[in-house]
Parts: sequence; structure tokens; C-alpha cells
Amino acid sequence: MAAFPSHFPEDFQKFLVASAPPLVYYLPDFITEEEESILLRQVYQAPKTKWTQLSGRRLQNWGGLPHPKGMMAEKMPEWLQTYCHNISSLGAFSGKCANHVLVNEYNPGEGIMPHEDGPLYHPTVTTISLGSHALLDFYEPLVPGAAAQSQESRFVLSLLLRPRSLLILQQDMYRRLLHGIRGRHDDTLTDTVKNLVQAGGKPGASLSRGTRVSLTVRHVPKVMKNKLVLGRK
Ligand SMILES: O=C(O)CCC(=O)C(=O)O
Ligand SMILES: [Fe+2]
Repeated sequence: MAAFPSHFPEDFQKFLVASAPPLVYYLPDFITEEEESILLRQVYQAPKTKWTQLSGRRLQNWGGLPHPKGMMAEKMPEWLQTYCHNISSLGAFSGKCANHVLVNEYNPGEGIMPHEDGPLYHPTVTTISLGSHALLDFYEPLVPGAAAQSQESRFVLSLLLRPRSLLILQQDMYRRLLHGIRGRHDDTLTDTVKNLVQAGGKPGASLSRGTRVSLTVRHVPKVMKNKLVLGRK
């Protein structure tokens, strides 16, 4: 079993998804229904210009744009700051405070291609789901130089993310495997969903998707302190 990181509280062990590679914590009902509706209201009250439309989803970026030279930090709105603080005080970012939130909105049939979150973030991703569930799918990375490897042959496992849950990924689940969401209208639960018990799912059941909004809360270690620094050699 995965080593238990000392920065999490001891009773956190009950949230560990032990049948997945290290390290997954799944916290059902991390927020209340009331908090969920307040968060959704805040997301949809944001100015239209805050949205970026991509193929298969749209997103809002809060806290600044991560950049290899350092993120130009922008003030986090209060309605997100609370959650940055709460999640950080669980120890998710090894004592650091989250300073970046990506809001993704997926309509039924939409998703996100398998990808890595990459080196600009502290290697922990935490996600609050709102409005509807998703199946987050994980894949082995492509082996350089190997013959064509289909996406399906690289599939490893899924996690069921219920509305109001918090997901925490670290170690191999963050650094090695890719993650994505298939563009589907329904999801059938099978034994490849490794947190079925924790998420209260029944094998064989089918869940139809509504519109899901996710808050991806992360820590960007490299932050630009002063705008003037940008212009200097
Ligand atoms: O919506 C999600 O849960 C996943 C989002 C994601 O992978 C990302 O923003 O990098
Ligand atoms: Fe991601």
C-alpha cells in the first residue's frame, strides 16, 4: 500500500483509494449542497470575458497564468480563496497555499483529452466537482519509439467524481499517468472504477451526465513578485 504522507492528518487514511496506484484520496461530500449552489452561482456570475471557449469545454482561469518564468499572480476572489485555504490546510500542498484555480465546464458529451498537468504546478492536483458527476480516466504515457499504441490499450483505471466531492492526486497518479474525460452522455460503472465503494456506485449502473463544473485547485510555486522584473534581462 502507498506510504501515508505525514503532512495529511492521521484520520485521512480512510479517504485513500488503495486499489489505485499511489496516490489518490477521494472525499465524498467535501462541500454541502448550499456551498455547491453558491459556488455555481459565483462561477456563472463571473464576467463573460472571463470564459475561454475550447473544443469540448470552456474554462475560467483564476490566480494568474502559470508560466515557466513565473506566474504573474492575480488576486484570488474571496469565494475561491476560502477553498484554496481549506484544501491547503489539509496538507495537500506540503504546507504551501493553493494560489491557482481552473474552472472547467463540461456539457453532456464534452470532455478533456488525456494530458499531464506538467511541471508548472506543485505535483498535487485537487478537484472539487459541482453539478454533475464525471469519470476521470487514467492512461499509461506513450512509450517513445514504440509502435502505435492506441488510447484504449493504454487505459489503466477510472475514478468516479460525484458532485461535491474532493479528489486529491499526487505521486504516480499525478506525475506518471495521463488523465482525461471521455466526451460521453452516459457512463457505465464497471470494476475499472477504482473508487466505486467510496463514491457509492454500483457495478453495472449507468449514470447520465448533466453539466459539470470542476474547480481544479493547485499551487504554482514560481510566482513573479513584481511586474518590473518582466522587462529586465
Ligand atoms: O475537470 C476535471 O476534473 C479535470 C480538469 C483537468 O484535468 C485540468 O484542468 O487539467
Ligand atoms: Fe488536468
